[in-house]
Order: sequence, then C-alpha cells, then structure tokens
Amino acid sequence: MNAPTEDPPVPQIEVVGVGKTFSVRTGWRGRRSVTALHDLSFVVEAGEAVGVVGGPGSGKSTLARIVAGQFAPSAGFVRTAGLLPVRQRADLTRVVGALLAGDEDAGLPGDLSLARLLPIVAEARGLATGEWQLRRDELAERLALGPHLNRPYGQLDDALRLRACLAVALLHRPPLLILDDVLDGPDAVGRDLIRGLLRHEHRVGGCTLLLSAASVSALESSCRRLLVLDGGRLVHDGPLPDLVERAGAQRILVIDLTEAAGRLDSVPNAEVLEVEADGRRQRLLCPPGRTATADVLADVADRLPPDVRVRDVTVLEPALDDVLARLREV
Ligand SMILES: Nc1ncnc2c1ncn2[C@@H]1O[C@H](COP(=O)(O)OP(=O)(O)OP(=O)(O)O)[C@@H](O)[C@H]1O
Repeated sequence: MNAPTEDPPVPQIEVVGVGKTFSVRTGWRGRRSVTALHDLSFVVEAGEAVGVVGGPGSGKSTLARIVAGQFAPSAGFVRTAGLLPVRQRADLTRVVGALLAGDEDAGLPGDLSLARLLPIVAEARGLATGEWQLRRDELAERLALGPHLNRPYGQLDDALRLRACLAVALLHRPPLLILDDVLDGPDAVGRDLIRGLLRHEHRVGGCTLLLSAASVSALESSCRRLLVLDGGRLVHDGPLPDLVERAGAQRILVIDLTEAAGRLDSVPNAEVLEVEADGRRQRLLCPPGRTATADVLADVADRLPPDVRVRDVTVLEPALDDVLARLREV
C-alpha cells in the first residue's frame, strides 16, 4: 500500500496578468482612465517575506488592496491564501491580517479602547478566551501598547493608532500578513517595534509577509525578496543586490580605520571619493559588478600599514530613485 502523500503547500499569493484601471472624474462631466497596474505576475510561497517598493503613485497600495480583496482587478487573476479575494472576502479575513494605507485614520471607533475592542474582535474571529488573551498580552508587550490599552482610540496619536490597528490585525495569528505603508510609519521607536514584531512573526511564527513601502531601507531588514514597481509595472523581482547590479548603480563603502592612514587610491576597482579625519574615514565608490564588499575589504587590508586595521564598514546603497532611473535607461 502506498503511504498517503501530503499535498504541496498552497502558494500564499498568486497574481497572474493583473491590471487595474480607475475611471477618474475630470471637471464637470469628463472622465479619464488612470491605469494603476499593468500586467503584473508573481507568486509568493508560504513562509516568504516579500517587500513591494516603488515611488509615489507606483501602484503599491492598489496591489495590496487587490491582494487583500478590497479592489477587484480590471484584468488578470488573483488568489490569496488559496481563496478568491473579493468573492471569498469573509473567509479571507480569517486567514489574512491586512493593514492598508490610511486604515489607521478610518480605523477603529474613536470612543472604544483596545481593551474593550479586542474581545469583540476575538469573538468575531472565533478565538477561544485563553488564546486571545495570551495573544493580546504578547502584542501589547511587543508593540509597547500596555499603558495605552484602556485609552479611547480617538485619544491616541498617529504612531499609537498604527500600532493599535496592527494589534487588531494580528490578534488571530494570521498565517499571511499584507501591510501597506506600515513600515514608513511616523515615529522611529514605533518603526523599530513593528519591524521587530514582523521579524518575530515571520521567523518564529512562520508567517508569510507582503509588505509595501516607499523606501528600500524600510524593507531590507524584513524582506530578502523585493518586488519593485515603477509606473504600475513590475520592473524587478528578486534580492536587492541583484537590482543594484542590474541597474548598474554604484555603491559607496564608508571605511573607518583604527589609525590615520594615507589615501586608499591603490585599491583596485574602487575610487576614493572623500578622506576625513586624517584618513581614518575614507569613502570608496565601487562600480557595479565588482562590488563584493568582502573583496574590497581584503584589498583595503592588504594596503594598510601593519598597525592600522579596519574598525568598521558601512555600505551605502544607491537611492531607489537613482536605481529606477538607471533601470529605465538600460
Ligand atoms: N481609488 C482610486 N481612484 C482613482 N485613482 C486611483 C485610486 N487609487 C489609486 N489611484 C491612482 O492609481 C495610481 C497608483 O496609486 P497607488 O495609491 O496604488 O500608488 P502607491 O504606490 O501606493 O502611491 P503612494 O506611495 O503615494 O501611496 C495613482 O496614479 C493613483 O492616483
């Protein structure tokens, strides 16, 4: 007798040839079409952490809303957690945690505190009492919401509202999180707490992440794979270094030395841009294709006097706008 075979895991997100066009009013009677997404295709497997990045108006929010079932696509096919997002939206909300740009403003009833709201949410999602209370305590701790649980939502500032909405979205431990514009959030402390929580949900809880943000730096600590949108088109799907390489963009290595030293002009495949503090800090411009940090550092170390060592190195990635501009040229 054959042993029962396990079904392969269902991809968490399947986007096939998706387009989205809005009809926008112009003046009194006129209307014009705005195409927010053009023919997008990608798959996110269970357990992946994927970032969606692009400039203003590139289509990030529209994509998040389509995947979360708030908008139907104008063309193509989407399946989220094995479900049709618009048609099966009620089922989808049980397995997906979604927080989309602006939700924290429309958000929760202003006179209700999280302490009163969370039991209502827990009941609606069919969570057992002990289970959701433990989860509430965990989220309150990880998001530093403890002192604010009893404050009416309307009295919280923007940064706390965002974290409160996130606690609501995550209460049922959804295996898939779709978060739009959450990592560019208003305060640095909140951003670190949210990034820490997402890393934990992903690494320990095995949660699949689809996170969108306007900057690569907001995403790079959480997502190895990046989908880059430019004018509603998917122009890159892969790790950030591959994008930088493809675009032929240059990176800058900031090298801090333990002692003063001469210019590192003789390091191959690098150009000294700036020397500060008697040579203790030097900025090297590294062209694409020859930018392996370890190789450059080895060459630097070979050229230093015996009593000088590399104390620290920082890699400055090119700005997303520069990378996109170069990508349009190649
Ligand atoms: N509901 C809507 N009605 C009409 N046009 C819309 C609507 N939503 C988005 N758009 C248009 O679609 C395009 C993509 O917008 P979207 O909000 O998805 O981009 P985004 O990358 O999230 O931008 P941002 O970072 O500025 O939020 C823009 O031209 C926008 O004006």
